[in-house]
Amino acid sequence: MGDAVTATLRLGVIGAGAMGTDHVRTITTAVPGATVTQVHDRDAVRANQVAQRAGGEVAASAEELIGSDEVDAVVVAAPDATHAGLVLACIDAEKPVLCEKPLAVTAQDALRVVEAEVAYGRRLVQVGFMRRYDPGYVRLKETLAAGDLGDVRVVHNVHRNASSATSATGPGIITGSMVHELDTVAWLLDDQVVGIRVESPVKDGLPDPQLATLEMAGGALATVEVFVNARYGYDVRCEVVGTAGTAALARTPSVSTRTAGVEGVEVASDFVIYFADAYRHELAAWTRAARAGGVDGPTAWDGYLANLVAEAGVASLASGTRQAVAAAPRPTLYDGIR
Ligand SMILES: NC(=O)C1=CN([C@@H]2O[C@H](COP(=O)(O)OP(=O)(O)OC[C@H]3O[C@@H](n4cnc5c(N)ncnc54)[C@H](O)[C@@H]3O)[C@@H](O)[C@H]2O)C=CC1
Ligand SMILES: O=C1[C@@H](O)[C@H](O)[C@@H](O)[C@H](O)[C@H]1O
Repeated sequence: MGDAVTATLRLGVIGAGAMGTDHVRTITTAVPGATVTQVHDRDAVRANQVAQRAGGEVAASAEELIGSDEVDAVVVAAPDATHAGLVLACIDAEKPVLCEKPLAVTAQDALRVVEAEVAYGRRLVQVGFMRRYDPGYVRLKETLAAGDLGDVRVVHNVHRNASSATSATGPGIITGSMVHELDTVAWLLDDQVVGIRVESPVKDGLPDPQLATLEMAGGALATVEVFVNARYGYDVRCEVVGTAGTAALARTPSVSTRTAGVEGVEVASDFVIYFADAYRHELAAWTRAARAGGVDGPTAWDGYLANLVAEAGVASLASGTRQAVAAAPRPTLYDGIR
């Protein structure tokens, strides 16, 4: 694709489950300059439903979709284990790709993506760390950048889901859920995780909730509680503690009810509702950049770093010990991007 802004970006979407369906809905209803031309899912019925709703066609395979002349750029929303391979295929086809988090399941696979992009010589990959587009997190980062909190010492994070799939695993909670905070804390503080410890009070069965302590290169500490079967709803919190004050995400706008002698505020049921604005801003920014021939937002390098910390977290959960995190040298392709 050249530097000129293309009329309409023709998108191929791989994976038509919860996230793929929601992304297609967002693209077709709220993202200017993009249209979904092809959908692929291993489940042809789902692919067909989503393609029909978007006015696009079903692609028989991911390879066919990525190579199609009808597709300028690709959204990957298939399961985690497919991500690295699909992103490598997009780089091979020289097409921009927005890949849902995590970039890969292992740091080694994420590094393969980084190496392929570096060999190509230009960014094509954006990782779906959509919290960087959430108005609350953006405001929090602006508050830190303004310096009003003094030196940041601690970041507290809470990440709760109402329920997880029955197939959820201890490592999967780190690689699939905690990975958001592993990226967010590094992005907020413009710093890197150098050590991690993950524990769970549940020793028999699914280790849920989990509590992580992150050590940042700059000396700050972060806590992350992830609880994927918290039952009561979807809840994400973040408070930054500095030497001159604190700043925290405020509750999303809601309604407070008073009935039968009880005052209550509703809690979102899931991420699709809680982060709707973040997904919309993410898709819009990615589309804008791709139409202009570029890529914006979280890089493959960010994806690799998050995978690396997650991998150390998985080792910590298994061993009960603190794990050091040592990244490969950062390629110059990613210099100056935050
Ligand atoms: N950024 C965020 O907040 C969120 C990100 N995600 C990520 O999005 C991805 C999808 O998650 P969900 O939609 O929740 O899962 P899901 O299970 O609802 O949907 C996955 C879809 O992929 C299809 N699929 C499975 N293997 C495939 C293959 N080899 N090729 C093509 N399609 C295949 C399945 O048939 C299913 O329709 C995951 O990587 C997940 O980590 C999920 C939820 C929120
Ligand atoms: O990425 C997501 C899911 O894959 C994950 O399973 C959830 O725990 C997160 O809250 C959600 O944002």
